Amino acid sequence: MEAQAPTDRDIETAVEGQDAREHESAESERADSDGLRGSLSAIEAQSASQSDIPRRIHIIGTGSVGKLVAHSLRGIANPPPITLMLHRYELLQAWEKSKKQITIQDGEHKVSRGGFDVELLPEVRRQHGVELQAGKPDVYGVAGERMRPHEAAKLLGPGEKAAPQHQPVEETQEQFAPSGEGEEAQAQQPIPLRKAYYNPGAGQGDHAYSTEPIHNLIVTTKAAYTVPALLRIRHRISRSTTICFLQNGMGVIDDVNKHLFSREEDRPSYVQGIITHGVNVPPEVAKRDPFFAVHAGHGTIALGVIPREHPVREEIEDDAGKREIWAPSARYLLRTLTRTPVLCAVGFTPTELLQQQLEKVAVNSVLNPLTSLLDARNGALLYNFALTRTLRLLLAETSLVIRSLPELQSIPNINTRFSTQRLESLVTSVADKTRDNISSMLADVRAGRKTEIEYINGYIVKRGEEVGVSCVVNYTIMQTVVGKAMVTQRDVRDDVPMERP
Ligand SMILES: CC(C)(CO)[C@@H](O)C(=O)[O-]
Repeated sequence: MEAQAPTDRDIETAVEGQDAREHESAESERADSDGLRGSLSAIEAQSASQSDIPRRIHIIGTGSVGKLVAHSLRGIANPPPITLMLHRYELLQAWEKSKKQITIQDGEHKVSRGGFDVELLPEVRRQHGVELQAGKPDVYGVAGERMRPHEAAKLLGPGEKAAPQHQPVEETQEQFAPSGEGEEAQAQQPIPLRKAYYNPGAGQGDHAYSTEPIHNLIVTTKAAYTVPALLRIRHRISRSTTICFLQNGMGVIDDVNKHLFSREEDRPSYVQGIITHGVNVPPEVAKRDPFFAVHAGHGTIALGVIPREHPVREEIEDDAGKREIWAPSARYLLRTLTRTPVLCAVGFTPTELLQQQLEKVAVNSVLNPLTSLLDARNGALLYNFALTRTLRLLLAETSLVIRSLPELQSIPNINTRFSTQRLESLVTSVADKTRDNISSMLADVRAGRKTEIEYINGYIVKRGEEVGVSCVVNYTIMQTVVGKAMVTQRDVRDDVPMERP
């Protein structure tokens, strides 16, 4: 299934020919499909080649999954143009200094691929739920001794629904006016700027900021960082954009809707993915080459388009009745991911995908927190009766919540598929297959990063509240992991880095 390793010459040729091919292939596909599309049935139209949409795919999150997806997409025939969205200036610097390639190691083989574009995300400052406008002081600076930070936040910003901080720079930008001048004087003296974004980090890598609209976006950040990451590019996302989420946990789309797209009719389309590939970055290599990852376990990606109430294009009606057509960008993303052999991506109906997500959340709700709290590999949960008792208590609660969910009530076999016994056998089988792995949550805890616990056990607790099941075991486990993460965060912060002799 692995793509052939290209030579250096292949890579150079790929980069040179990228723009020309992008244009040519779009033109020829357009000619082919325009003629055909009219004669297709509804179901054929969903999967037919689509050419009237931009092919560029943006990837936000350059962790191990982001690198694997970007690398795999550049390995297919007629690859789409890919933009890596870097969240830190240091990462941009590292990219500029590097060979501008992503390297994936699979067994003994290392394959490097180039031809990527990069962008630096504009910085968005968010304090106490308020997005701070560029040039505005900080909540803590204003609060001082006489005011509490959340009171200062009210003075400084319009609150949760703040306008995007990084307005596209047109002709003028107040922040660049010499200090000491009043607003009027500034308005009379426009200061021309090139098409970039002003950001408080001023000047650093600003050539890498972009204002271009984003049509196809793949999000591979950790669940907990999704809203802050998307806030930085909110102004480039529209109704015709499709966002594909490839993350652990559930409930992220609810958060994105709440914080970024509260009006249904303004929302982009969403594709939800469940990824089972094992990818990691050995800590000793992470600093030396941030664009390297090891594809340790070959898995799959299950994908499903989330139905929307306001379809991007008109619904169609045929012999089989009325049905929604996916947004062109959703169809394009799905087609592109599923034609990438290394990813083994397959499309599912929303109902099937939901059930697969719930199974994964149930498995993760045991493996992730227990391995984090025990600081042990996944296999440690096997053949240990004390831990089996704990996991049974957790799963009994989770099973009850899932079986009570209103969206599953019309689906047959739910009680068997999500029984405590079946969930336990899933957990045991995953723990066995991945017995030598360090779970993603344990890796986060050890590194002093925020964990995804609120989107795993936290999701079960939240859904439990909705259906009247009080999830005390999940809640306790969640709070203990949050506490454990805080303890290690403090240790990491206070750590004095020392070179080993
Ligand atoms: C299944 C799993 C726990 C295996 O390590 C994985 O989903 C993870 O690490 O989060």
